[in-house]
Amino acid sequence: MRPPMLTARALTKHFGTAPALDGVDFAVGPGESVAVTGPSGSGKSTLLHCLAGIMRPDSGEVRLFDERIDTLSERQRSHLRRTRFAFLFQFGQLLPELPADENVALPLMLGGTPRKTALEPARAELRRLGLEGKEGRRPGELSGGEAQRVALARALVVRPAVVFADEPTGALDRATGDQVMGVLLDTVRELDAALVVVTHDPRIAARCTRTIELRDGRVPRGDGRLSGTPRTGDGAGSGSDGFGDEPVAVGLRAGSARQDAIGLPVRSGEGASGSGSVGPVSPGAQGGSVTSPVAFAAGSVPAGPVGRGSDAFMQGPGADASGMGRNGDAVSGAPKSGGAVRGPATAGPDFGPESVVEVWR
Ligand SMILES: Nc1ncnc2c1ncn2[C@@H]1O[C@H](COP(=O)(O)OP(=O)(O)OP(=O)(O)O)[C@@H](O)[C@H]1O
Repeated sequence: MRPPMLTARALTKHFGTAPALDGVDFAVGPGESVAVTGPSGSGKSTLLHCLAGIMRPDSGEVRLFDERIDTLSERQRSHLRRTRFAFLFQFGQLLPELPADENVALPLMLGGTPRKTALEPARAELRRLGLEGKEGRRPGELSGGEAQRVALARALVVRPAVVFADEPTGALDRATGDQVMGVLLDTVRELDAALVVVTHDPRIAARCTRTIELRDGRVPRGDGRLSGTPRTGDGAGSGSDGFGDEPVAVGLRAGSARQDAIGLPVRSGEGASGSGSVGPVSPGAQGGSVTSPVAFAAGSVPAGPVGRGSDAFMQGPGADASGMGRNGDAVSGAPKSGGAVRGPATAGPDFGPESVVEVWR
């Protein structure tokens, strides 16, 4: 039996008096894909945030392999998210001002890889996902399916241990969604990574190795332990060894889309509904600097009010204050195709040098 990669034990999280998570255990192993389902408000997002190191649980623990991650500092968790985790949302994760290859290379550049070096694996990943020839296109010049494959390439380029996906095909037509999901499942297996996918689509759940249903922060059966149902779909097989009978919980959703997607730090105001402003990004400037799209800004934790779906993740800076704005992110700047990408100087106290990134061409 292979040891699980990501585990959680007895997670609880309260917002006020009501428990959003009420004693949740979780385990997901290499090559395994777990669908997390459940009604609105059942705790899926909260669980995701705790598993992904975005939010600290009130009690319980989360481990990646043997390492306890819920007790890491904000900066350590940010680094972890950027290097070991990947996030895929329904939409809103690509930076509209950057071409596809730079969007994909971004996590590597944020990790310190020079742009030219980072573009090589980024372009290779795009080719692998059937996007050869589209490297120079910006998100607005791509179809929905293509854009989602770019987002997938960006998620995978860091070779993550765990991919968190929140309704990753929710904005796509059925055929395109099936294709994207197939690529996602295949890649997770190839990488021997783990996939946690929140979905309301039973077809997607059926393709995962197992499905978890949350209700009121718990799994209906069992004393707060989430039990997975092994599947025989696409995701079955490679990851099912050793986990079929174990309690499993999974969560998901993504908080503040883009900064989470590339593992930027989030403030400790977990779950705050965020009141920051999202300023419009003035389009058109060439060769100037981008003062940070949210992705670089790293605002407070996503999320908000639970119950909000992936539609909270907006397409672009300033797209809709109801999305990014509630994360407390300030967005300003100008698109470019050259120049600097610079993070904000306004980050909270937990932001150090890694929240300020400059990528010079
Ligand atoms: N920041 C917050 N402040 C107050 N309550 C919160 C906050 N975040 C979550 N909650 C509450 O915690 C519970 C679980 O929310 P969560 O977002 O995890 O559910 P969900 O299953 O993801 O819902 P949905 O499918 O609608 O997105 C809900 O009752 C929600 O109202």
